[in-house]
Amino acid sequence: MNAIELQGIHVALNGKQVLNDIELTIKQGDFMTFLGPSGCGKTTLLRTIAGLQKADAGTITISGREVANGETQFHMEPSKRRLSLVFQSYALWPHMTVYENVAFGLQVRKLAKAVVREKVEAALGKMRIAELAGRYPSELSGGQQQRVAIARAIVTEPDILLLDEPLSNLDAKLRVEMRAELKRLHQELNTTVIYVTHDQHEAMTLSTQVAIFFGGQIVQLDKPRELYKRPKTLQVAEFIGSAGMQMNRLEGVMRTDEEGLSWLETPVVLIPLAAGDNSTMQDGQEMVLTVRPEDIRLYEERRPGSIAMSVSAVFPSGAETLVQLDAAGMSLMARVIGESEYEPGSTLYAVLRQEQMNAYDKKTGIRMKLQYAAHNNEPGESTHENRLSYSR
Ligand SMILES: Nc1ncnc2c1ncn2[C@@H]1O[C@H](COP(=O)(O)OP(=O)(O)OP(=O)(O)O)[C@@H](O)[C@H]1O
Repeated sequence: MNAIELQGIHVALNGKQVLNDIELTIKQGDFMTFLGPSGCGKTTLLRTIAGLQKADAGTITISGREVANGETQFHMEPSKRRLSLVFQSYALWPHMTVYENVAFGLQVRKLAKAVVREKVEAALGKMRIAELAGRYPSELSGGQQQRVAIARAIVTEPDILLLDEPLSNLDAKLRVEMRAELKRLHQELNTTVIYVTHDQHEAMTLSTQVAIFFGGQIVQLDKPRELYKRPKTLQVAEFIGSAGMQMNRLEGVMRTDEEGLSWLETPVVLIPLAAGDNSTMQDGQEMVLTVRPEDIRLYEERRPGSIAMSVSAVFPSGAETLVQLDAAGMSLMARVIGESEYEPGSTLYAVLRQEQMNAYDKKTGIRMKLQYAAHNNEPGESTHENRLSYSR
């Protein structure tokens, strides 16, 4: 059974359309992340699922039960939806100890004292904070408070755990630590999680599925790896490519020669396309090619299909080195494993792995399906295939 189904969800706030026709299915056990820039509607959708916000149109089904229906104005109250919500601010009761904070949700359900104790101890154990039971929130660090907030959310054994930017108030070290904790917790509990963030790294490392939001709509729903490798639009590619996950962008034009062969032409490289394919593209069509730094191979000697580039800067960072290269006024960033001896000013030969590149129509930003004439530019491959791709 699906954990959550959203159909045709529309929400307007103060006359402004904030969510627009959201369709989404979340499977039981998924770690679903809502990712997108600030103000794109992630929190509003989370609040709508939780029942804190009414949908103007559409239906929400949780574990097979309809909990909201815009048409019939049905709106099940949040406490009956069998879900728990953890906010960015931990919202702990300051006058209660950790134990009392976590126990509160069970006590209002009038569970027997012994049962409450057993459940609270189990939740504190899962969050590895059993020894903090007697402390007050003011005596805890930010990370510890967040653990208490999550313990309070899981103690009621909800079907679904909703987390709204839960790590954003923590410092970088704690964030990494809590990220690992959340991953462990998800695997241990096998609860369905919906997680809101605008941090790409968090989304990539935690999720089984990611929904990318822009302007109140979901523009791509995918596994993290697919999202990283095949962004559907230039906007998604650029969003995923920001924040340290660099992505190279090459502007180009589609060309067809007298023999009917097609090419993508950029200032630094010509990429041959298989004849008969790419029929939707036209001669002169403006394209944007994207390639990740790790999909650029560097050699000290010319190779078939390589581009001669000069090293403009080298950024060592321990496990890897980023090498910035220039040719014909275009700059590319390549990533090499480990340390490198490359010197600024020297010439290197870059091979772009074509099968890992994406091409977008510059006007619409939509990804184009390309079939490359030379599919493999790996070193050591047949020069016959590679000879088609060359630097200018
Ligand atoms: N009560 C409200 N009245 C009017 N507009 C609102 C209200 N709450 C939110 N909005 C607007 O709705 C849009 C979506 O807000 P929402 O908080 O869902 O975005 P978000 O993607 O979660 O952003 P963030 O990452 O900054 O939290 C924003 O443009 C916001 O200004």
